[in-house]
Amino acid sequence: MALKIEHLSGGYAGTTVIKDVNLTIEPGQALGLIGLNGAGKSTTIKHLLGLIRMQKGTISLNGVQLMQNPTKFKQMVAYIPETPILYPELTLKEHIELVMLTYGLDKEKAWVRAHELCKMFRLDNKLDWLPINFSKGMKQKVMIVTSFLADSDLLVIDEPFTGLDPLAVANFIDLIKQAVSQKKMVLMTTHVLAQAQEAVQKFAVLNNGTIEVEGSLEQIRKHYGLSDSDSIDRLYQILNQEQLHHE
Ligand SMILES: Nc1ncnc2c1ncn2[C@@H]1O[C@H](COP(=O)(O)OP(=O)(O)OP(=O)(O)O)[C@@H](O)[C@H]1O
Repeated sequence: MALKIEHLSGGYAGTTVIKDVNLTIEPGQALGLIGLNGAGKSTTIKHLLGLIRMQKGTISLNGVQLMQNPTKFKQMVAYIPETPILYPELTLKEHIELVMLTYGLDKEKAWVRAHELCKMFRLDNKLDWLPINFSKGMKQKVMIVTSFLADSDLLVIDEPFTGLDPLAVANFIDLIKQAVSQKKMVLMTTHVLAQAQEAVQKFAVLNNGTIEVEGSLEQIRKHYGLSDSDSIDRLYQILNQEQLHHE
């Protein structure tokens, strides 16, 4: 039982962006994938979701290989994209019902959870609203509510904190922690390391398409020679210098 990305190479027609990426997430573990803009974080996620074709390697979740059984694999995954993807003609209530149908959830139990989640994000009186009426942050909250409702084994989250108010960020972090305590797996990409650290035990630094180092934020600090008084965001300056040196 784990997510295993092994020797993954891939990218877009004719170009290799990701090179020999290896990552494992055990049940009850959240991994933060970090790196400069363009390092390949979203590309890794696109591979994980089966949206683009890998060039080499394997991805398996709980023993199910993505390439061999994509339907079964995807049933175990929920995804929160950086930019919310909602159906313009469906209300919040209908989005919730769609998730129940897609993931084969028990409607009665799922509605109890859905109300809980909607209340947490102050959406409980907006069940009949259409996406056009929601602000950017509200749309993001709808994605969070529907993804956590799915109760999947693996939660993939791209830049979770964009556009959320501090209250919603705190609730989101609590939900991730709760999922981890329930032995779920979480993969999140983020630039907001201080906040991510509250929910994530392990980070992996993606640099130029390869994993440069993996470990706790402390171990990553050490790897890049950061002192205790350095802000963790200095990591990005170091990665940038490395990249300039590389080019
Ligand atoms: N659809 C695409 N077609 C071709 N190249 C792409 C495409 N999307 C991304 N790339 C390239 O792949 C590389 C990695 O991009 P990716 O979006 O994975 O980076 P990222 O780490 O997620 O960056 P950010 O922090 O900005 O979201 C970049 O060089 C980018 O130009």
